[in-house]
Amino acid sequence: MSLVSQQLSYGTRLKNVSFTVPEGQLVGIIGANGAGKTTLLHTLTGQLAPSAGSVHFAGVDISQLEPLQRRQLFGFLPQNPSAHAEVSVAHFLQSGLVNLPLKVSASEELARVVKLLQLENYLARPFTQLSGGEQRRVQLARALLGDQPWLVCDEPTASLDLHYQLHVMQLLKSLAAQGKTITVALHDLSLAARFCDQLVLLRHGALLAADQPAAVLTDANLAQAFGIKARWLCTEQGVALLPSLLDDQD
Ligand SMILES: Nc1ncnc2c1ncn2[C@@H]1O[C@H](COP(=O)(O)OP(=O)(O)OP(=O)(O)O)[C@@H](O)[C@H]1O
Repeated sequence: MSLVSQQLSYGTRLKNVSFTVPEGQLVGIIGANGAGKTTLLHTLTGQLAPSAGSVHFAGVDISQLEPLQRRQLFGFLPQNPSAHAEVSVAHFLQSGLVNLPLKVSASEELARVVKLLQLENYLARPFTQLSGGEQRRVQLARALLGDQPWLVCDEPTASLDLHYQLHVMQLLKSLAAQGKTITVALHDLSLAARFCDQLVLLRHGALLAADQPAAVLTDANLAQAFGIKARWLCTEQGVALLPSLLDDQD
């Protein structure tokens, strides 16, 4: 099984983006603001109809799937989910179970995602009264309901503190190791370098590079895509990037 994007375009916002993701990989979509990360995730998943090209998951053309079939193929965490009414976290999660064929009972599935995102103490609280980071964890838990083979997340670590940034990235990495294919838009290049198997780097809607992190985060690509230079910290825990603006003298 693999995710294959061939010559994928969406108007002028995405231009001939092609890459392949083997099953069970955590793939980071990176690029500057406006580079096309969200557009790519929406086009990959069939939420935007491409103006050219195609996307295949496990050999199936995404454009041929009915909405219900797509729902059963992937979980999706949007960048800016719409505001929710004053429902409890438990109710909000339960509403995410609609149209999902479950391998276990609904209550077991809810308990699984609650445990994964450590939400046990939030279930009775109104969703809208949670902090931004708490809401993000609940939204990710909802995207994980159904345990579909493909998970698509638009900036899952946005609003999260350092503890939960690492918790979420480790969780995504472990889910990928269990066989889930995961595509995730990220701004934090240190997290992307440390946790992702592959990176897809976009610039002005076009593909600049798609490869393992060390091959993508080169000096030339960082300068071209982000207007930055970087020094690298390499430790036993992994790598981290110390960025500075191109014209800084440090
Ligand atoms: N609904 C829209 N109509 C027209 N242009 C849009 C629309 N949404 C986004 N764009 C434009 O498409 C381009 C890509 O936007 P996109 O949201 O995919 O970028 P992104 O890489 O996800 O950015 P960010 O890091 O800021 O979230 C941008 O130039 C943006 O202004």
